[in-house]
This record gives sequence, structure tokens and C-alpha cells, in this order.
Amino acid sequence: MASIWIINGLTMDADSGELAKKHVRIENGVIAEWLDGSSLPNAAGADTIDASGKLISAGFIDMHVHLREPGFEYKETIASGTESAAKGGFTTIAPMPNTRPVMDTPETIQFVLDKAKTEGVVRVLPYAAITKNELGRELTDFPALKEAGAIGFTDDGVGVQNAQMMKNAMALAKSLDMPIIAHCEDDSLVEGAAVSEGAFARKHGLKGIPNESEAIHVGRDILLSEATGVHYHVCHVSTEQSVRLLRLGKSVGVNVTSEVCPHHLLLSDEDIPDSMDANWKMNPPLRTPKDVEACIQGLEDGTIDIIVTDHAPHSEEEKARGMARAPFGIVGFETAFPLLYTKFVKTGRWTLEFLLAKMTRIPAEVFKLPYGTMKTGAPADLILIDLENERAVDPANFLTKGRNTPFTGWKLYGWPVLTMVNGKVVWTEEQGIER
Ligand SMILES: NC(=O)N[C@@H](CC(=O)O)C(=O)O
Ligand SMILES: [Zn+2]
Repeated sequence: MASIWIINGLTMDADSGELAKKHVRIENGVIAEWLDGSSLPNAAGADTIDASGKLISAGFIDMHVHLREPGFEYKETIASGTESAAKGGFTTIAPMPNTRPVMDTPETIQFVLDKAKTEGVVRVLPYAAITKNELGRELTDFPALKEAGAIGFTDDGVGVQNAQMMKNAMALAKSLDMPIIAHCEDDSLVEGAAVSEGAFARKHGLKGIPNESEAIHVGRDILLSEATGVHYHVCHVSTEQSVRLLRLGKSVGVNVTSEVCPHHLLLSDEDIPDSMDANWKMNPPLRTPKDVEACIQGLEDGTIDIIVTDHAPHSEEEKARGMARAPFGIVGFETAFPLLYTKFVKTGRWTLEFLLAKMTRIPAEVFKLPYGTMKTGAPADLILIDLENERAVDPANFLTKGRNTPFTGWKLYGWPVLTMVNGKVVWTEEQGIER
């Protein structure tokens, strides 16, 4: 592999918070050298990428995504999902096991890893199910799944309803030094509701999903994590009560981490249009403005560790079934960074450094991954971002098969323009996907 220079890019200095011009050399897929931007390097014989005016960041890491393959290829494939991730600036993604068949055997994990290698364009680190077929009845073969390459265990899409089952899973995961990742939802409190308890449900006379349905599992599992010592990670936090319990758990030293999605930081149930458009239906649902603010503050004070998209593509036909009958979920890769950059960084509430850390360095730390860093010697997972130009979200341009987003038409800044994984350019705004 020839060496590559990315010249004249802007990097964020973590200490000063200033953007500084830098050049970076990539050798054999690894970050080899950073040079001060004052004079151009001698790049004879190397490929050169001019990053003038663009931000250089470590590629984003998304620890909660749905690639739908095997089984739901009409919604997404490993090819289309990783292309969408690349366009969104994500270089490492962790797909959930709620596929068909469920990723609950070494063979399914191997299938996903093989497909990702041959057809994917970004790094794919799969989770395996906690219970067979995600039915909550019988644990999967944790040692064999770890051996096959699963990076953690989760029944995402559903909560593990039985506390003893969860405790057994945690004890076993702990013995293998593996994390448990939990979709927190007590089914007995939900009963088929499509939206959160709150203003929208009241206005339309709908049964609502209560906040406790999430927080009860968070509280239960923090106690079980304390009892077993396992690294316990809470999926898509959406309620003020969950944030409170996480804060308490962390304050007494429980090994608990958590994640939040852009939509739970930007939208409340009061934003759902009266048309009942199912592109506003996801699980957990959009909660009250008070919950949104609690999630933002939880992220800001470190109670919530990282940002994930919960990219959950569905077909247009499925989403056209209406609020009551459409499946839960919205796409996320191609809007995540521009949304958060525009709404939190450009408005002055967050620093750019804070947002980047929540999408790169901290997810790598939480899941002990050697990515999310621009240090020399690290894999060259690098992205370039245009912070200057405003563009409206247009699902017609998405690389995901999903068109299910509530953010259509939002005018945003911070669009990625180039994505490199292991030193290979896999996507550019100009050329599209490069395999
Ligand atoms: N988040 C969603 O609304 N849907 C996810 C499942 C999940 O992450 O819980 C899906 O698989 O569609
Ligand atoms: Zn989930």
C-alpha cells in the first residue's frame, strides 16, 4: 500500500479547543506521522488528499445499529448499512442480533463477519443474543459466541423480562470478561402502546408507554450488575428516571455505562405531527421535554457515556402502516453528526471536542476498542467533515435502504465528505463508495 498524505486538514486541539492546520501521513493502514501545518510535507511518491478547510477527526464509532442481515434484506443489508455508515462518518459499527435467524449461534456471528469482510465497507463488530431467539427462555452459548467474535451480549429489540435470567447472563458474561448490553423495557407496563405517555398520547386519546417501563429495568439491572460485577451497558436511555438511576449507580461505583441517541436529545413527544407519521415512532419512544433535558444533562455530566444512532431501517411500506401498526425505529447514520453539530455545537451549548469525544474516544474506551483515536500507531480510521456548508436532510440521497427519518428538511451543518477505514478511502462526497 502506497503511503498517503492528508494535507491541510484542521484538527481539534483537546487542550486549547482550537482548530489547528495539520498534515498526516498514513502508512500500511496506520497513522504514521503528524506534521504541523506551517509548511507542506515532501509527499513525493505518495497519494495526497487535500483537506483544506475540512475538519479531520477519528472515524465515529456507533455501538448500537441494526443491519438487518440475515433475514430482513429488504430493510437493509450489510452492504447498504455499512455504506450508509461510511457516508455518516462511522468507521466502526456494532450491529444488534435481532436478525432472522437471530444472531444467537457462532454460525450466524461468522456469517455476519464474513459478509462484512466481503461486502461491507466499514468495520463491523457484532453483538450476540443473550437468550436463544431473544425469547428470554434459555441462555445462548456465551463462550462459543465470544470465540466466534461477538463483542458483547444483548437481546436488543426486547428486554430480558426475567431477573434471574438476567443475573445468570451477567454472571456468565463476567466470567468471560464480556459486557451485557441491555434494551431496558418491562413488557408488563407497555402492552402494545406506540408512543410515550405524555401530551401527544393525551391529545390523541392513545395509550402511552410509561417512563417506568424503561427505568425499572435500569434499576433492576444496576443492582444485578453490582451483585455480579459485570460491565453493564444500558441501550438508548430516554427517561429522566433512568438518568437518575444511572447517576446513583455510578456514584456508588457500579460498573455501568450507557448511551443516548440523537433523536432523544433533539425531539420530544410534543414534536410528533398530528398526522401520526410513523417516522416519529421508535423504541424507546420520544418522551417529554423534561426527559429530553435530563438526557442532555446526563450526557453532559458523564452519567450517559456515549452517543449511538440506533440506526433502525424499515421499508416505506412498513412505515406507511400508520402509528399503531408500523414497526418501531428510525434510520440514523447519515444525520447523526450534522444534527448534533448544528443543534448543540453551533448553538454554543457544547464544544466540538465534547461531541467528538462522545462519538469516538469514549465509545472506544467503554468497549475497550483500539479505535476512535488519531494517535500515531493507531489504525487510520479518519474522516473529513465540512463544517461550513449548510444542507437540508433529503432521504432521497441516503445510502441506507431506509427512508424512515423524522428529520427530513432540517437544514444542517457538519456533513462528512470523506471516510477512511484502516487507511483505505471507502467513501467520498464526490465519488461515492469506493470498494
Ligand atoms: N429502536 C427501535 O425502534 N427499533 C429497533 C429495536 C431496538 O433497538 O430496540 C429495531 O430493530 O427496529
Ligand atoms: Zn433497543
